[in-house]
Amino acid sequence: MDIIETIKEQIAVNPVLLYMKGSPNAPQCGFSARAAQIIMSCGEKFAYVDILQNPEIRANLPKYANWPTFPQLWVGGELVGGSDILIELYEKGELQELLKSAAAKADA
Ligand SMILES: N[C@@H](CCC(=O)N[C@@H](CS)C(=O)NCC(=O)O)C(=O)O
Repeated sequence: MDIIETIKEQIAVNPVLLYMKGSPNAPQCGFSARAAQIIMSCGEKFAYVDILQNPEIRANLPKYANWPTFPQLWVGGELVGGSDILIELYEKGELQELLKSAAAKADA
């Protein structure tokens, strides 16, 4: 499958999806570590893709997303942002709400 099609499918199939370096329990970059930590602290299920294991995704997702770096959090098919943005949203209580409503939609 074409890599852009793979990315589109991952984003469509997973209501909450984090593209990161490493895994939530073994992150390989400080930005990814912070993003995964903050999402885990919201207590909802999420999927992740380790871009270090997927060099084609690493090379192509930034263009597709129009977002140059990792981590990238996608919710409901839309890009939310990287770790700076997640921290901001979390501090305002908005990330918790976003993830809660994504989980509720996924269960409906
Ligand atoms: N402001 C961004 C910074 C993230 C960042 O600088 N990521 C770098 C280092 S992990 C990156 O993705 N570089 C491109 C690459 O490694 O492919 C955030 O908060 O997420």
